[in-house]
Amino acid sequence: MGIPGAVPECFVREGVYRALLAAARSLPDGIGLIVLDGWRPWRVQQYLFDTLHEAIHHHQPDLSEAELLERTREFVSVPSRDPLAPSPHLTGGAVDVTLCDADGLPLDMGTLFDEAIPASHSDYFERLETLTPQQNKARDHRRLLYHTLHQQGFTNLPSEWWHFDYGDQLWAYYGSHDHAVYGPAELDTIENRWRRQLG
Ligand SMILES: C[C@@H](N)C(=O)N[C@H](C)C(=O)O
Ligand SMILES: [Zn+2]
Repeated sequence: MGIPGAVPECFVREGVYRALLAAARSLPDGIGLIVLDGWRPWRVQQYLFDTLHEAIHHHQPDLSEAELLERTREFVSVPSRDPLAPSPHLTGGAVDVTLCDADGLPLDMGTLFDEAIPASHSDYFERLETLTPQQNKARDHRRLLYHTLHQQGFTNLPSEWWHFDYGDQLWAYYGSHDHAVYGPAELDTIENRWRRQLG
């Protein structure tokens, strides 16, 4: 999507990979799991944050800085490499996922991935009094995604139907775990390895 610094592969922690495999294998026949995003470099997190922050400011110039920050954080975490509070995707514990049919085509989830609108809230269709047949389908797809990942120990971010965490701080918070198990991670490139080894 033209994001500077983005990596073409989806990297996640091994524990996350194993849990995703178990989730995918537990889906009904003819339904698959698509991993849209996993580990993210800090530069990408910063770009996403700045881009959404600017877009919201452009759309609603009267918002105070605090309101703007709150609106941005609803859909993009604050970029942070702080080991005590890293952005979830920087840990390799956060994943963005959706469901697909037997041909690999994404199922209708009611919004597209990364739409920064209230309809992206995971429980959006649960709160509507009446649903069209299409909305009913989208709600059922969200339920299937949520329960399949929950079953394997993931937690969901309530503002995004596609975002799930395993072992990071959002997981600790929403899953009532004592603490996170994953901190910020870097790719194991030859450059990073030599830097680590040679100080
Ligand atoms: C940008 C979106 N796909 C996402 O991952 N949002 C969460 C809140 C994040 O940035 O951690
Ligand atoms: Zn995410």
